[in-house]
Amino acid sequence: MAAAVPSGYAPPLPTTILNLTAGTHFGPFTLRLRLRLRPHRAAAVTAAAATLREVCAGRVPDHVLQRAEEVGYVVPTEVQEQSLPLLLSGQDCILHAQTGSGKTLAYLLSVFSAIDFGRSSVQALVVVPTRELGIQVTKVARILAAKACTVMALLDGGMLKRQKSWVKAEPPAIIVATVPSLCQMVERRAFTLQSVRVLVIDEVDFIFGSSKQVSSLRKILTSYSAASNRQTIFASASIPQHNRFLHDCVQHKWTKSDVVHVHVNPVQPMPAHLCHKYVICTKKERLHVLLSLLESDAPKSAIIFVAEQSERSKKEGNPPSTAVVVEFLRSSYKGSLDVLLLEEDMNFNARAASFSEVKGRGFMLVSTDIASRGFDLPQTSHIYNFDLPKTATDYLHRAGRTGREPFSRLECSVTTLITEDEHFVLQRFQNELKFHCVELPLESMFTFNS
Ligand SMILES: Nc1ncnc2c1ncn2[C@@H]1O[C@H](COP(=O)(O)OP(=O)(O)OP(=O)(O)O)[C@@H](O)[C@H]1O
Repeated sequence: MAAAVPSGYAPPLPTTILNLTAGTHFGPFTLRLRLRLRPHRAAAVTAAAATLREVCAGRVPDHVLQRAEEVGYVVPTEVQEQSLPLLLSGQDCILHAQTGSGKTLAYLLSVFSAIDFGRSSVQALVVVPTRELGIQVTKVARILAAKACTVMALLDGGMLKRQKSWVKAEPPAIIVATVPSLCQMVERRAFTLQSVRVLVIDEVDFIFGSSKQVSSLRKILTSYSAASNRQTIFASASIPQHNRFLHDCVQHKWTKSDVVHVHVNPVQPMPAHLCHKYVICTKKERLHVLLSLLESDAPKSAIIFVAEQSERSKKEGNPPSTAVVVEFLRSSYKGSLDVLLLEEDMNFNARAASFSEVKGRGFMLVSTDIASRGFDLPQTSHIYNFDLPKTATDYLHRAGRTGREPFSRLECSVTTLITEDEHFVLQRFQNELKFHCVELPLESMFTFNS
């Protein structure tokens, strides 16, 4: 999973602003620290960049750092460089940084710095919105842990009975869980969260925004454990109204009052090395335009995002658009990539099979937004929005599935298919996320195809 860092690595160009906002012990919001670095100052900081080992010295066990180096985590990314000194001192933190910026390693190193490897109890909990993200985080945590502690994934309702007895017999030090699985386990008294020293909520805006998960998340944050007894870390590439969120964290006691907001690249939420394009076509033309794009782009690996089927369309007995796209590509696409499907309605095993198939070889994954959060498949060179995302945040997370190798500046592309009427929506996303999208003329598609 880790992208190896080339030996002649030159540090990436710096962002211009380091934005730390903190409450104080005198009162949550009596003083705010807002630190702005001018470009030349930021460059100086990055040029003198320490290694990951130096940043973590004395806080993260040596065997964990050694594993990190072995898999290629040698130089910290910007979010790691900025957040690790705070995280490793036990500070509650909101990690707010671009997609693919390395937030996972930042919070996992904090987890490893806090746990007692000799103790048999659940000491750290990472809460994720989807099983796929859970599988990924578990994998990185297990790589770093080697055999020094147990990492358990609670992601599948069907497995919980068996896992309940495992947790009781031999409590894992780290649990990675989806919200429903975690709550089921706690409610069945498999374990309590009293001994948890670090609680991480990944993709926090997504979980808070999900009507199915929000009340359970609130219980995890306040009823099952107390902020005063643990370090709380929230992570996401998008935290809408982050000042309001910061206020809520203190007000609702989700965190301690001195929680810090580490906001990397606030001016440019979208990774700079993505190339954005769009094609205006009718709904009927879309499948052929997609095929034409795939033929001309020849992606290394691609994700094609398709809208979830509406309840109305289900009732009318229509096939979901995902199935239509998969079927079309399987019969018309002549390239070498495997066409795979991933969507919510698939059962756990089918989803896990699709997910493991995309690892390690060229793929063309047709998926709903389920694959837009946290999915880390660094070989993904192209993203296609077969349907326009609903919001700018959805666009950001879909686009962020490509360009994920932190120190690579290879241009990766995001192409959106829109109708004439949807043009203004895409323009709104560009204004909000501050990126530029280039139009590909429809005629060029059909010239290529013929
Ligand atoms: N210090 C590092 N050196 C090299 N590669 C790294 C480093 N840190 C993280 N990576 C790699 O960068 C990629 C992106 O990291 P990660 O999945 O943590 O991003 P993220 O910030 O959580 O993104 P998202 O918001 O999309 O979930 C991964 O493939 C990871 O292995």
